[in-house]
Amino acid sequence: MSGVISLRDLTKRYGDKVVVDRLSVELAPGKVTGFLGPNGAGKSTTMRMVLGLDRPTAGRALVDGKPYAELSHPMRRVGALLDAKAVHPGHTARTHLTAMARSNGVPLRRVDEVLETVGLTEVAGHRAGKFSLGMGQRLGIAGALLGDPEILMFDEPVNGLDPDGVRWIRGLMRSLAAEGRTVFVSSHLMSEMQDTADQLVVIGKGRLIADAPVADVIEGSSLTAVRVRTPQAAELEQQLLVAGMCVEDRGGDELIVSGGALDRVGGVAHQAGVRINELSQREASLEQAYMELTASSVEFGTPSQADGPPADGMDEKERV
Ligand SMILES: Nc1ncnc2c1ncn2[C@@H]1O[C@H](COP(=O)(O)OP(=O)(O)OP(=O)(O)O)[C@@H](O)[C@H]1O
Repeated sequence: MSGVISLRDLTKRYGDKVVVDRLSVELAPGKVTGFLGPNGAGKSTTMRMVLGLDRPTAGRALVDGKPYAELSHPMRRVGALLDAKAVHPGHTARTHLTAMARSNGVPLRRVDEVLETVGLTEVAGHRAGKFSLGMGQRLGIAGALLGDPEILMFDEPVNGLDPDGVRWIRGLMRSLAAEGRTVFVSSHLMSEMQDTADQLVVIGKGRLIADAPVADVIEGSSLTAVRVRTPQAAELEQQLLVAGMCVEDRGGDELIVSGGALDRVGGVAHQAGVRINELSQREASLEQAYMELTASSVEFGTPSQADGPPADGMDEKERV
C-alpha cells in the first residue's frame, strides 16, 4: 500500500520546550484525516517534519517507509499547503506554478489543469500580490496538487475562505480521498471537520489525545446519550444500573442514559417489561467532544474555553 504517512515516536524540542512529544500514528490512504488540537499543540510542526522542513529531535516521520528527503520525486508523492502567503507577490498565478513545475520535473500541462481545478483559470495572468485571501488559498492548493501526489497535507486550508470556498474545499478533499489519496488536514473548524473527515488525530501539548474515526470520537463524549421517557422511571433506572450504564434521573418520567447505545437501552426496558413513551439519541457535536478531550491541553485558554460549558449555549443543567 502506498501513500502512507507514519509518525513513530516523533518528537520535537525547542530549547526546554517539548513541542511534539513521542507522537505515533499511521495515516492511511483513501481517507480524510483531520488533525486537531488547540493553538500551539504542534500540528504545523508535525506537518513540517513530514515535509523535511524541520528536523525531528527524536523519532521519525516517514512517507511510505522513507523520510521525505529520501523520496526520488517528492512533489509527485506529497503535496502540501502550509503557508498560502509563501508566493512571490510579483508573480502571476501561472508563472508561480510554471516555475514550481519546472524545478520539480512536473509536466507543464499540469499548470492549466490545476488552475482549472481550483477555479483560478480566469485570473491566471494576475499578480498573486493582488489576490484576496481566498484566491491565495486556492493558489496554494493548486501548488499542492501540481505533482498529482498520492498524499496531500493542508494546514488550515479554509482560513479566510467564504462559505462557498469552504464548501468547495470540503468537496475537493472528499474527492481526493475517494480517488484513494491520503488527505491530512488541520483545522480549527469543528463543524467543518465533522462533515469532511473520516478519521481524527487529536493532539494537545504535542501529545496524542485521540486517533479514531469521527463517529467514535463523538460517541465517546459524555454528551452523547440516550433520552428515555417512561412512567416506570425508577424501575428502569435500577435495571440500567445493573446493566452497567450511567443514568441521570431528570425527574418526572425522564432518564438520560450514557454508556449504552439506543438498542441496548431498549433491550433492557423490554426485558424489564417497562413501558417506553420515548427513546431517542442525543448526539454530541464534534465541537463538544473535542472540547472535552482537549480541556486540559489548552495552552492559552480562557476560563470559558477551557473550564466552562461547551460552546453550544447548553447550560450545566442540560449536560449529562
Ligand atoms: N522555530 C521555532 N522556535 C521555537 N518555538 C517554536 C518554533 N516553531 C514553533 N514553535 C513553538 O512550537 C509550538 C507548536 O507550534 P505549532 O505552530 O506547531 O502549533 P499548531 O498546533 O500548529 O498551532 P496553531 O493551531 O496555533 O497553528 C508553539 O508553542 C510554538 O511557539
